[in-house]
This record gives sequence, C-alpha cells and structure tokens, in this order.
Amino acid sequence: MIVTESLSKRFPRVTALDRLSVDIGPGVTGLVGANGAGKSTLIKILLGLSPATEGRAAVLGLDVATEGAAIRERVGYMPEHDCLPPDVSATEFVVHMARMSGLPPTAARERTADTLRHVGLYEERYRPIGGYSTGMKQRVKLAQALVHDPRLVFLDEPTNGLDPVGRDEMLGLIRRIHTDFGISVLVTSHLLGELERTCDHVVVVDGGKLLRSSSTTDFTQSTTTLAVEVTDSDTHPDGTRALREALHARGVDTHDDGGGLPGAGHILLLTAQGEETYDLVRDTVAGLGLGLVRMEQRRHHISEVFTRDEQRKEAVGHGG
Ligand SMILES: Nc1ncnc2c1ncn2[C@@H]1O[C@H](COP(=O)(O)OP(=O)(O)OP(=O)(O)O)[C@@H](O)[C@H]1O
Repeated sequence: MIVTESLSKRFPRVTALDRLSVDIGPGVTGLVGANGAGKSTLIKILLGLSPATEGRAAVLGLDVATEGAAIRERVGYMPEHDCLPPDVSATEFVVHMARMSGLPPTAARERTADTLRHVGLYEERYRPIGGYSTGMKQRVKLAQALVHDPRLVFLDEPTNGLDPVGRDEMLGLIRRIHTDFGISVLVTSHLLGELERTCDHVVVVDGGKLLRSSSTTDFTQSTTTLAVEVTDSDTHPDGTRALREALHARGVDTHDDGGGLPGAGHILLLTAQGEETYDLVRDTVAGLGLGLVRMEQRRHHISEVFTRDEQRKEAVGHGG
C-alpha cells in the first residue's frame, strides 16, 4: 500500500524525516511517535502535498512526486487540526467534499447520508458544525475522508481532544472502516497504548527516523510493563517501598510511575518476563502481608518504548 525508500524531509532548522524506509501493507497500521516525530510531515509527503528533500515514496503504486493528484483521488485524509466551517451543517459540508472529489450530485448526497450514519451522526447532521462537540467534529472529519469511497485513508491524530469514551468509540469506528468496508487505514497517534488495540501493524518513528515496524502482537509482547499497587500495613507503613526493596532483593528492578496521575506515586512499574513475574510479584506481596490493589498490564506511553529501545541498542552496542 505504502512504500518509502530513504525518505527525508529537511526544513531549514530541523530534519523532520531522516532516511525513512518502510513498507506498509493492507489493514490498519498505526504510525506512532511523540509530538514532532514527523508523522504529519510523512502524511503530507504521501499525499503529494509536500515534496521530499530526498528519497522516494509510492502510495498504491503511485509515485508521490509525480502522481499526487491520482493519489488524492484514491486516498482519504483526515487532518489533525480543526478545519471545519462553523456555519454549515455536516451534511452540507460532506456533500461539498464529495462533489469536490468528483461524485455527481445524487451519488454525493447518498454517500454523505451513508457515511454520516456510519460514523454515528444522525439528526445532528442538519445543525451547523459550530455547535458540535469535539467528538462530533472528529466524526465529521472522518466522514469527509471516507465519503468518496477511498481504498486507503490517512487519519492524523483522530482521537485528539476526546475523552476516554470518545476515544474508544473513535477507535472502534477506525477498526470497522477496515472490517466493514475493506478500506486500509494509516492512523497516527502519540499514544502507543491506544493503537495496540486497534492496529494490525505499528510503525514507530522518533526524530524522523524509523524506530520499529512490526505486527502489533510482536510489539506488545516485547513491551510488557506491569503496574503494581499495594496497600500499606502496620508492619510496613510504606507498602510500596517495602515491595520495591523485596523485589529488588529478588533481582527485579522497578521504577515509580512518574505519569503524574492521581496516586501515581504509589504505583510501581516493572518489566514482565512472562508468567513467572506475575507469580513472583503476587508471592512477594503476600510474603510481606500487604494487600494487592492491582497488578495490570500497563498502557505504554511511547516514551517508554523509546527508552527501552535505546537501552536495548546500548546493550547490543556494549555486547558487540
Ligand atoms: N513547514 C514547516 N517548516 C518548518 N518546520 C516544520 C514544518 N512542518 C513541520 N516542521 C517541523 O518538523 C518536525 C516534525 O513535525 P510533524 O508535524 O511532522 O510532527 P508530528 O509527528 O506530526 O507531530 P505533531 O503531532 O505534534 O504534529 C517538527 O520539529 C516540526 O516543528
């Protein structure tokens, strides 16, 4: 679906993409990277909207440098930022976008009704977009990307600004774009955790470079972080500390969750090596006489993956 070869994009002060080579097949693919990693830049190059400084890329077999218009006919695009006119209704806007894509008037109206229903906008679709919630606006942006029945869609941070329920609904919709309509999806996010659940394949970029490209199953297996929370007890007034020391004595390193979430200081994070780690933690907690509040696989923030990859690279470097 998408192939890039040593693709680079340099701005005067920053290299947004640095010799990126990646091959993305059909299905739902997540493009993950911290803010500024180069995700939006890659999408713009793939749509033929911005020229690469070096290297080559093809989308659906079409060259991004010379066949941008043909690519945009076949690919839908949901941009990251708010780009909707406030004074028109979702129906008017999406019909307009369908007409812009070359659909005749009747087909444009029919496709608009179908697509808005598919993304979950019903009677609201006749009201001006200016009064919509963020979630409804994201749905309109998604609908305009799908209305011309593309083979592939690029969704740039579609869950931005949504609350947890809105995120889950959006992720469900994205999955169904592929399962119900056979449309392939490239979706960006700075949160690996949410893409793990939605994508078949994940591509991680950092500083414009490819950090990893692998199937989601490979990815999650190699990045299993456990979050453990325990109670205090009379014997151990600081239960977390007691557990940290006991685990350390058994050769398991932990670190505190610095995520800034309420109560985050009381959560210990550690890397699970398999079932044995779960057993070891459970037995250690029981041995200390503490209560186990939770032990769960943690959603990963992308920075953890970067850290782990850097550590692995260093380890490989030292070994060789
Ligand atoms: N037109 C531009 N001129 C100069 N620098 C740019 C331009 N567009 C992007 N950049 C820079 O290139 C880098 C990559 O930006 P890009 O928008 O692709 O990142 P991103 O991964 O999509 O992050 P975000 O989600 O925050 O948009 C950033 O350092 C950004 O400041």
